Amino acid sequence: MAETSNDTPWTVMRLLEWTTDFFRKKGSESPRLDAEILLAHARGCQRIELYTQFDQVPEEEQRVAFRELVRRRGEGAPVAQLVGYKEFYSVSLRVDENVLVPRPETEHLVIEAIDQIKARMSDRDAPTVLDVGTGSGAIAIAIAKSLPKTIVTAVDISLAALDIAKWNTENLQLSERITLLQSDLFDGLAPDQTFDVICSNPPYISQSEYDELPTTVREFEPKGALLSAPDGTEIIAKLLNEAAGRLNEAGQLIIELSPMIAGACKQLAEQTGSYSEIRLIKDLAGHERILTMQKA
Ligand SMILES: C[S@@+](CC[C@H](N)C(=O)[O-])C[C@H]1O[C@@H](n2cnc3c(N)ncnc32)[C@H](O)[C@@H]1O
Repeated sequence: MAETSNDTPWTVMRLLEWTTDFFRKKGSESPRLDAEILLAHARGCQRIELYTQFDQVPEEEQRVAFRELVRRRGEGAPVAQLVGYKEFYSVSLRVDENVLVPRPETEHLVIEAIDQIKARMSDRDAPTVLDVGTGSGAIAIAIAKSLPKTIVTAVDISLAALDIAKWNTENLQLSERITLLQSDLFDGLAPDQTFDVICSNPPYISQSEYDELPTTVREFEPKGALLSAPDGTEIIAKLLNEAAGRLNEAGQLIIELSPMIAGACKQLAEQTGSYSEIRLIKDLAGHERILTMQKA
């Protein structure tokens, strides 16, 4: 997109082709998609609309904005942070540098939670759900939106993350059904508060895995959302030990984890002696991604 090139106009098509190539060389896993999302953002249109605009030449103001976005993406900034939102489970969530960008893998956890609530709790007036480490509010919001009878509590240790979760719950008119609370795991809850379902996508990256993460994750997403040092299992172990005391009878615990530690975490769950029906569930790529169990 250098301004020194020949007289060929910088149409939408040409901008997309140049930028896709640039992002590919920079190591993006989705160079064309990144280019389209950023150009649509700079033009203030939907991505799909670009397909009817290939021959148009964006105004100078739009090209300046696009160039800046491309520069920052080239330095590793996640696309979701650059445009300020991420689609997750059919909702658009605000994100910034204080929250993990919600991942497609986490939609599996949401699906599992919804399935379990529908299958086991259809007789309840208002099933109670706790989301531990809510970040942007992704899991809490997806469940509350899909199951209007649920009453959801969402906690996070990070106040900055809770600010984003608050914005998202208000924006989606869910603040009356989702209570947000700063808490180190369960410490901030009332001593006698228990739930039918506890969900969590906790930090589970080991120190060695963290050191190998791509720049776009390591330098731009919050370390406290990713790292559980040294082994990746530490926070999950604590969660497993404490969650049983926070579950109602036959309550369900559903945890997202890395396939690298799936076996170890299943063993930890078994060792607590507090759970039955301990199962690992694979994601679409065939990786063990979700650990689920019932309070014994
Ligand atoms: C992997 S992110 C998940 C965010 C969001 N639930 C999602 O799936 O997109 C983990 C979150 O847990 C929070 N967290 C880390 N340690 C915690 C703790 N001890 N207690 C509560 N939350 C914690 C982080 O601040 C971060 O928001």
